[in-house]
Amino acid sequence: MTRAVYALPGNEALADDLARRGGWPRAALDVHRFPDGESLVTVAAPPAGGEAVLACTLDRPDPKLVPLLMAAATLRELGAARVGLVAPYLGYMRQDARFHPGEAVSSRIFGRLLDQAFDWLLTVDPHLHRHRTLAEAGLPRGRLIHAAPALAAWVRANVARPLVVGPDGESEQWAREVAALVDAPVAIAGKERRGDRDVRVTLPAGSDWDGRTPVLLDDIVSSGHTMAETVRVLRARGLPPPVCVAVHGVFAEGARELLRAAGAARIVTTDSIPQENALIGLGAALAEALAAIGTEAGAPAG
Ligand SMILES: O=P(O)(O)OC[C@H]1O[C@@H](O)[C@H](O)[C@@H]1O
Repeated sequence: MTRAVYALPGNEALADDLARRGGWPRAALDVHRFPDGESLVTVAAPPAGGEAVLACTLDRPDPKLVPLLMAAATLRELGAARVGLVAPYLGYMRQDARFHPGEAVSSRIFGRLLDQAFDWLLTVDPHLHRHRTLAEAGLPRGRLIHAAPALAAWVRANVARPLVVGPDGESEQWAREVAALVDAPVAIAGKERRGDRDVRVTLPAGSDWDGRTPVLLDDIVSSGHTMAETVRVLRARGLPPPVCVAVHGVFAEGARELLRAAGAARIVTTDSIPQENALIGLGAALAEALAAIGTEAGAPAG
């Protein structure tokens, strides 16, 4: 099926990279903001009867969602037989339960919205905790790739004798996978979250930590408090300044400063969200997964 790649604003590098690696043409998409805050989306015609691929990572998703849905609907009206979304970071996945009476289960609502608009979605390590699959998060046609091989390659090339530390139980899946790939010991801390910016972290006892550099491994850095608190307890235990590695660098305001003040030696993430710490490229893995979607469309993988 003929395919063209479109970028929502801010996602041009991702779209260029995917198009170049896959040999697919790039196509124009413009979002004009009116003085009243509404947007007007204009797209180049999609390949007739072909597939339009939209690139739009979904951190800070609220202002991105309306132009994204407008673009998908317009491409369909103009003749695209299929419209897919590459969103390396998928926001809203952490609110995956009604933790307090009356709260929205944002993950499912957001997932269903995207599922209605797109024939498929490709993302990287979404925060699937209580939902174990993308289907449970409302995205039965969602597909995902894992960043662990790319994270492990970075750790192997940059940290001698690492000790991989997961700051909480949720991070265990990523921490154990990376530790196995780099052949390092792993420690999983315990975390109690008391508020958006208030977490307590406790370390397990460790016997094989001597002479090792802690590499904190988590899926998301948002406020930075989970990682910062873990950095603090590791330093208090007498370990060298830790290297902080995450799949998704969301970085709410002040998060980097918090990590540096706590004693982090380095902060490194993948490029699922374009920002200054995005040193680990996922382009090759995403392009490979995208090429596979072209050959077996419709089959869920998440
Ligand atoms: O502590 P901040 O950075 O705000 O939030 C990130 C943490 O919150 C969890 O859901 C993530 O898996 C990560 O451990």
